[in-house]
Amino acid sequence: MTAVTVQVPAKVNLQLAVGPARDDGYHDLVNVFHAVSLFDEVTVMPGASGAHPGSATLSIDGAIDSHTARVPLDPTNLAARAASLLAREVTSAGPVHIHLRKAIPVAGGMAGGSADAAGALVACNTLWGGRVAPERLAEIAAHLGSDVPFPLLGGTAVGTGRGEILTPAVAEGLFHWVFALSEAGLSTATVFAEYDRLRPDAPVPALDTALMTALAAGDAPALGAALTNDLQRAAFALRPDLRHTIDAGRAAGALGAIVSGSGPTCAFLARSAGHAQELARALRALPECAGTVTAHGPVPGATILEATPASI
Ligand SMILES: C[C@@](CO)(OP(=O)(O)O)[C@H](O)COP(=O)(O)OP(=O)(O)OC[C@H]1O[C@@H](n2ccc(N)nc2=O)[C@H](O)[C@@H]1O
Ligand SMILES: Nc1ncnc2c1ncn2[C@@H]1O[C@H](COP(=O)(O)OP(=O)(O)O)[C@@H](O)[C@H]1O
Repeated sequence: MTAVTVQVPAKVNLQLAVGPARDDGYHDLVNVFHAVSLFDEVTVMPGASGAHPGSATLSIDGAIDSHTARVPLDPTNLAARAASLLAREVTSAGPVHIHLRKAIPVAGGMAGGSADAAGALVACNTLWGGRVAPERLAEIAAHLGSDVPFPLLGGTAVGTGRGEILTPAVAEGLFHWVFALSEAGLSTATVFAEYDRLRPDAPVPALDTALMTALAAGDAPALGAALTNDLQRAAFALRPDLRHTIDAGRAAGALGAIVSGSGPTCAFLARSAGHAQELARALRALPECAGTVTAHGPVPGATILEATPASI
């Protein structure tokens, strides 16, 4: 096998309930993840011979622009860290080259880096003989970041703990989304710190049963009404223009409007694929909107697209 390509989805958080800061600096969450049809592709292939097993060189698809310039092409890249962590458990591991094809906004609250890490775990495991079980891959994913286990699974799932303990959720049908993108990113740690400042008295997070009922029934208007994000106020405090984006999407007829995770991407639930296109047009006219993406969810998690044999 010379190259393995894995497709990995972005996420939006349908409910993000955030408890008080824990002693380890993280926050307990009730985090309803929903995978949407906006995908990065991660390709891994054997790297330079003689390099350390699990060490990675990186490249990124297309020209470097303001978006991709923020992706580190060095060992701090989450995909490279994933390869290195997995290699410790696989005797047949070697050095790799990782090529990223990014569609998920960088530092946008849609877990693109986490998706790439999940993709690299699946791709490297396949390249190295597929010996690590899915349960162990999920444990390694949780070491890499709170959001990394979810893109392995995909669909819709409830995350507890710091978001890494996943329980699949029942969701009927497809939901149609528009995402309004921002030129600048937001740091997840900064948004959580702002949340602590605004909510020193945060309650223990609890799952919203109305949201779960709407999901199970495929009821988009009820789901739209039930979307909540405890980090939204903190994101608004750091980026006041996002409040305008959310209000404009609601005024344009979105069933629900929410900052995605720690932001700054804003997510809007539409009635149909056609309605999503209409909403996207209205949002693109906003001065603070750097572009829109339409997508549907739920979609599957990390999926192998191609595994090329060594010689044909
Ligand atoms: C907020 C969420 C919602 O899904 O994602 P984004 O919107 O950023 O994509 C996640 O909780 C982000 O998960 P992830 O990006 O993997 O975060 P990690 O690497 O684990 O942690 C980065 C930093 O975020 C804060 N953090 C993260 C998760 C958590 N439960 N409590 C926290 O306080 C901590 O300050 C931590 O140092
Ligand atoms: N493969 C990757 N893709 C994107 N960003 C990455 C990656 N690896 C590391 N990073 C770093 O992680 C930060 C957060 O990235 P990302 O996962 O896109 O955002 P978010 O946590 O808001 O969902 C980026 O600013 C970047 O410096």
